[in-house]
Amino acid sequence: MNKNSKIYVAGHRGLVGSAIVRRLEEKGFDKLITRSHSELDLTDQASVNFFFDEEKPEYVFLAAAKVGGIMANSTYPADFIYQNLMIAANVIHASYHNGVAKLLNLGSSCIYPKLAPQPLNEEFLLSSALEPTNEAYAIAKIAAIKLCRYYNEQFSTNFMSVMPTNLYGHNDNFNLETSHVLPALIRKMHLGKCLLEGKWEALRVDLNKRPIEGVDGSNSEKQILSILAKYGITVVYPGEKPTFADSVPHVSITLWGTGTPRREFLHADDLADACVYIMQKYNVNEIGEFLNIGIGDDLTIRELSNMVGEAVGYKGKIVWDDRKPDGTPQKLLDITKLDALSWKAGISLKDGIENSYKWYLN
Ligand SMILES: NC(=O)C1=CN([C@@H]2O[C@H](COP(=O)(O)OP(=O)(O)OC[C@H]3O[C@@H](n4cnc5c(N)ncnc54)[C@H](OP(=O)(O)O)[C@@H]3O)[C@@H](O)[C@H]2O)C=CC1
Ligand SMILES: C[C@H]1O[C@H](OP(=O)(O)OP(=O)(O)OC[C@H]2O[C@@H](n3cnc4c(=O)[nH]c(N)nc43)[C@H](O)[C@@H]2O)[C@@H](O)[C@@H](O)C1=O
Repeated sequence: MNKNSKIYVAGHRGLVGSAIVRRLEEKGFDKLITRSHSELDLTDQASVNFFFDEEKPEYVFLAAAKVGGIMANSTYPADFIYQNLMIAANVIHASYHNGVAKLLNLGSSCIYPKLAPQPLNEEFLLSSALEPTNEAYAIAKIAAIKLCRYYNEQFSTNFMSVMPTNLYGHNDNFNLETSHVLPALIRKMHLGKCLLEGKWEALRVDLNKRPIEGVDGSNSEKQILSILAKYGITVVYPGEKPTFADSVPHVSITLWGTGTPRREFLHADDLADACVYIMQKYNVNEIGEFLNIGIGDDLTIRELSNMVGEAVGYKGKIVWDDRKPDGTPQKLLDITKLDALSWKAGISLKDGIENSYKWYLN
């Protein structure tokens, strides 16, 4: 891949795709091809074929997908399996049909069995049952890995697959119903902090930028508080029931599950650096069927909530709703193969959370 290569980044507006575009531009690759979802629906095969025939990209980063957290995955399984199967099948087949030199397919650590040994080695794929809350999504991701593998075997294509761990960073999804845990913690704690400190102006600015269920900064305090309560962000003012001894607002935010599952978090900018590095330096015969990309350690969701609370400055209460699913108990990736490629993550979780909160506020 050189500076004159035509490079298509599918999903360029998303958390991962936008980070890959930033990294490619930083490294001087300027013949980038991008299409938004509204410009090109990748589940539509005819449109995808027409686009590839027209643009003839030489390199493809496949970072477009229907993505969401544990609640979204368990609520809309048909959307997750159908849309991700179609995106993968259309883009991978069109890449083969148009002679794309190299494709990098983004999978996810959710492809591994629920109770596989930790850390998760690439060999553990399909070794036992998947995590039910995201089985649909995982099967679509596994199918994409196998599409790349069998096109490589039958047609000698060079289609590589990478399996990142949980990601976070700029352009993340902060929708409290469909997001992953880290952006949800940032948002819930930020809104809780505004309530605790009586900063209604800041709260209204937040809601104008990211309305919740149609409620934005122009709504009344009463309307805003009733929506926030629906998402487990509640406040009790002095004099209201239940009464508290001191005369300050009491804020609590509800988080899902027990807080005991462990997760590994990699900043999207690190992932993007790894993706561009691998695309530049390696081919599928050197990385095998797929490659884990992680940071090498994990923490409990409870510990994560403490870290985000520190970064945001949230001093209110946290309530755990164990009626909500925990999902996989742990999914720490084995990054032995990645280490052998001499790539290492550079952004610590502490620094990454701080810079993600700064981005969230700007
Ligand atoms: N976020 C995470 O924690 C992790 C993500 N990954 C993987 O990384 C990849 C990217 O995820 P992420 O960046 O987080 O997701 P995002 O939702 O942030 O970005 C996905 C992008 O794909 C686009 N897209 C979705 N459906 C279509 C479609 N039918 N046609 C065209 N474009 C479409 C979206 O556009 P629009 O929003 O307009 O629909 C969006 O720009 C995925 O393959 C995911 O599995 C892997 C591990 C962890
Ligand atoms: C990347 C990976 O991500 C997904 O799997 P996940 O890691 O289980 O997803 P998650 O980030 O949504 O949850 C992680 C943990 O956090 C807990 N949790 C607490 N409170 C909130 C909360 O407020 N929101 C969310 N989303 N989770 C919460 C939640 O209960 C769970 O125990 C796959 O769907 C799939 O997308 C995939 O590949």
